[in-house]
Amino acid sequence: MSLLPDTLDPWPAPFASAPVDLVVDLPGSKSLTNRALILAALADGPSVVRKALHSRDTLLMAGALSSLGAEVDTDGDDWHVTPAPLGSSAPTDDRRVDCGLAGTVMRFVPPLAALVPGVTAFDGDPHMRNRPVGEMLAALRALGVRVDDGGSGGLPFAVHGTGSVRGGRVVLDASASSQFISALLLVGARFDEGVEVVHSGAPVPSLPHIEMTVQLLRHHGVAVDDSVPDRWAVAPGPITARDHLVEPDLSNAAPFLALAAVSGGRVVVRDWPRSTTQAGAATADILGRMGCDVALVDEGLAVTGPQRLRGVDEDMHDVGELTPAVAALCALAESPSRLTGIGHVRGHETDRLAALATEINGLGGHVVEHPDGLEIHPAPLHPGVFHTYADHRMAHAGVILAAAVEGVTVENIATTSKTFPDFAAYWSGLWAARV
Ligand SMILES: O=C(O)C1=C[C@@H](OP(=O)(O)O)[C@@H](O)[C@H](O)C1
Ligand SMILES: C=C(OP(=O)(O)O)C(=O)O
Repeated sequence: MSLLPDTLDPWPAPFASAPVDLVVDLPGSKSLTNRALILAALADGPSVVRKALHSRDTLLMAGALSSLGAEVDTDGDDWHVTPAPLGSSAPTDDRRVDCGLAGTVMRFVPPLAALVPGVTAFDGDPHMRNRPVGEMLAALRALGVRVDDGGSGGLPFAVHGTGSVRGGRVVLDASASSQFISALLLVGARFDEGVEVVHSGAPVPSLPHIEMTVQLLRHHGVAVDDSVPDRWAVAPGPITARDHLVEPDLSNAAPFLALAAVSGGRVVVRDWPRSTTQAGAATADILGRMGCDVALVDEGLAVTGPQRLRGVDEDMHDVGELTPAVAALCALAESPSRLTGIGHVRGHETDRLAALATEINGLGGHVVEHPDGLEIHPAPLHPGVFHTYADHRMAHAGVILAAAVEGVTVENIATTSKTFPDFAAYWSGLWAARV
């Protein structure tokens, strides 16, 4: 087995010929790091984001905030941030923000750019132009911000910052992404009237991520009223500078815990938080329902795989980002599964429902795609190439299948760098040599 990182494409991801027994340390959460950075850039003094995730999405966020005048020192694990000079800086019109494929950059940064005088142009990877943002741009306009998108409702667009934003009440449809709401809440305290965001439409996905936003705002002394469903109000005022200690990324824990599930082995993820707003925590419950033994132990979360995995019937609306890893596990289960409530993941890094159905079926699987989910039936899988569509979590699905089915290779494993530094080297170095 090659321990080469991602230099081979497709990558010969390791096959687990025997049960694994591992303890893993995982890098920090993307969602927590990027929220902490935004709040640090808006705060009333310098602060430190400890154990920050060092990955493409977080470096793009640091780059965006730097171009808006904040200072973000990304050397080492603890990132020191000096806030952006909101409202007071001399206008410049040549600022560019590269969103890459990071939803958090495309959605969280524009409201902040509105508070910095001058024009900020946003663009990203080719696929980023397909990801939804139009409702959020319309909401910004309703709050008093000028945004030019050439009528496209997406990237590329330009935000014309004047140094202040009126704010107030806005109604929007956030059924495509919870990030529309998080974006307005994260910055809303710095709007003249604060912000009151009302959702109107099909249910908002990924609610734990909005809870994460609210919790972090309160940590910074911001008053948030979330007492009424589908309505969030942020009072105007300062954002107090506070340091953060970033939790491990529990969504990125999914492939590691899945390794225990598919090999019948044991994996412990260190420093699993006892309480968290991360959606990835749900992996533990789902694995339990699939027949794994799951326990919080002194070191972290321990998962022991069963002889055979059971299929599950899961509403994944709150935890859509876990869909690829869970779908891969379902394709290896002995009974059928249904994953529902995830039409919105068609707007993620790729159309994840279409991509999963195509790739799992390409390996001999039996996946039926529905508008808002997947039906996955047991079927023997065979060797082949699993394509990732530049989606880090498709790569996670690929390595899970490769661990269970000898001869599966994963195309563009390097795409994992979106949220995990050197994933391939870590994944193979950790266990391939031992089984
Ligand atoms: O706010 C965040 O950090 C995220 C919110 C969710 O987005 P959607 O609501 O678009 O699913 C999630 O899937 C994404 O990985 C991260
Ligand atoms: C949907 C995801 O990312 P983003 O923050 O780019 O929306 C994800 O990481 O699964």
